[in-house]
Amino acid sequence: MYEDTIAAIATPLGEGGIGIVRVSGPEAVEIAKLIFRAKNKNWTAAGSHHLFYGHIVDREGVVVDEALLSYMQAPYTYTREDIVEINCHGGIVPLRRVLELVLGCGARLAEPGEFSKRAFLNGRLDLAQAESVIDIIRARTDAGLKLAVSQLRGELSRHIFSLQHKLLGLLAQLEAVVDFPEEGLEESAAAEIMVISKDLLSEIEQLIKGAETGKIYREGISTVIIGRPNVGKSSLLNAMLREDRAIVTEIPGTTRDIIEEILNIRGIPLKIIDTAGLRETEDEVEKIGVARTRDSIGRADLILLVLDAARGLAGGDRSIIESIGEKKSIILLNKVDVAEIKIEQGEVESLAPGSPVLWISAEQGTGLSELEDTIVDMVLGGRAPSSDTVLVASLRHKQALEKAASHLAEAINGIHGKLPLDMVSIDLRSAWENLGEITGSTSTEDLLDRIFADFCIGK
Ligand SMILES: Nc1nc2c(c(=O)[nH]1)N(C=O)[C@@H](CNc1ccc(C(=O)N[C@@H](CCC(=O)O)C(=O)O)cc1)CN2
Ligand SMILES: Nc1nc2c(ncn2[C@@H]2O[C@H](COP(=O)(O)OP(=O)(O)OP(=O)(O)O)[C@@H](O)[C@H]2O)c(=O)[nH]1
Ligand SMILES: [Mg+2]
Repeated sequence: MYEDTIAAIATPLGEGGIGIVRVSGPEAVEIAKLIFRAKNKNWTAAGSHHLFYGHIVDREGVVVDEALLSYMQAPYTYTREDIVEINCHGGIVPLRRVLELVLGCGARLAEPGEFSKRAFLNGRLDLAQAESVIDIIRARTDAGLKLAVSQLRGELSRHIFSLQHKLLGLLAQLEAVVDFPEEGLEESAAAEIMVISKDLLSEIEQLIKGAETGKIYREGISTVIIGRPNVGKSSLLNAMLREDRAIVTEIPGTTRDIIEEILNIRGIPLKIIDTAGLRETEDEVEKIGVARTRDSIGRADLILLVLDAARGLAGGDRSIIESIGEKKSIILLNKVDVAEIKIEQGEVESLAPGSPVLWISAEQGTGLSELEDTIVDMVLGGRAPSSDTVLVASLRHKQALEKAASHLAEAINGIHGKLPLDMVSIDLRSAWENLGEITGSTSTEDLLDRIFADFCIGK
């Protein structure tokens, strides 16, 4: 347990109905007694997890705000320490005043993520669970939220613990063989260890494979709409958003700067960017816009390349098609509603082999649902996760799994090459440690600092 008591405003700074100042540590109750005047003077006697009405007062006894105070007694709290939460009115001034009073009574301002860090260090959450808290806060779709909540509830951790448990079993088996070397035993033990190691490796590889999908639900995918001026890029953005976000006119060069929005496509957060039409231009402003378009193409996970079916393929279109290179892209033949179609699907397909080509009308909304299907197919590769698979969503977890997989592969090679079994066990032990980095059973202080520093204040 820690000596010091930490405090922070746990709600966003702005105008809100209620705002919360959170206090955790051995002095939390003493501090609250100094600044909270309750009707029931003996409020701590009511016991843990109760809510009290009263006023926050300053040193002179002047009322600062009317408040509700929740009292949660260690060890059955979020941090496993005494916690007091002051629910005052949700404005910047009352919240800051209350926080100042709390700090004036001896609490220290909490660092970002410090409440959750204490929850981890005091053993209420493992590291993967603690990390999921920030993913819950930052979730952009229901599917992303569901994934993070399942991680908070220990779904991933249980899977990792079971892998670690199996590894420990292997290590024990190896040790027995090394300690009591009898004729023939080594051979049969090696064969058995081989089988189990291969199983474990394939389980870990399964998790690594799923990490692609997990990342998509957690972070979303970055999509950029490109094409020549006037082909209907901004119209497409508006149609996908179902709102008039970007300016649409018949004048080529309408969009000058990039416009960014977030869209929810079947649970996948799609960060979508409308860009300035690509063309050679002397206009200084437009030139910068075109440069920004090229920049965002470089950063995109997926490209929606729009062509104007009413005008037919131009030289400009061909060079844009060339410029997408190996990037995942979908080609959209827009304005399918016009009387005379001047574009040929076959020709486009031969210019961009491998990219799906779809007919749409951004103006009338035709083909949009097919477009959404195609996007989901392309990013998930047809592997939409079933609800009971454990998904790894963070890069840190994926990297730890990759390290574990490579040590396990080393161990398997070692057995194959008839290396001494105590050498093999070194690799197995490393794999066990790598897995432990995920749940935090084998993590370093430095790693913890990095993880929690990324959290918000008050969490
Ligand atoms: N006001 C408020 N709302 C909040 C939180 C909070 O800390 N304060 N949370 C926090 O981020 C989340 C809820 N998570 C919580 C997790 C554990 C405990 C807790 O007191 N756990 C005890 C006892 C539970 C029980 O009564 O069984 C424990 O685990 O021992 C409270 C909140 C979201 N909403
Ligand atoms: N008939 C028809 N017209 C469309 C369609 N989509 C867009 N347009 C028209 O095409 C013109 C250009 O549309 P925008 O969405 O501004 O095109 P843009 O590609 O964003 O153009 P820039 O921003 O200049 O690069 C407008 O007059 C739109 O009304 C469509 O599906 N059918
Ligand atoms: Mg535009």
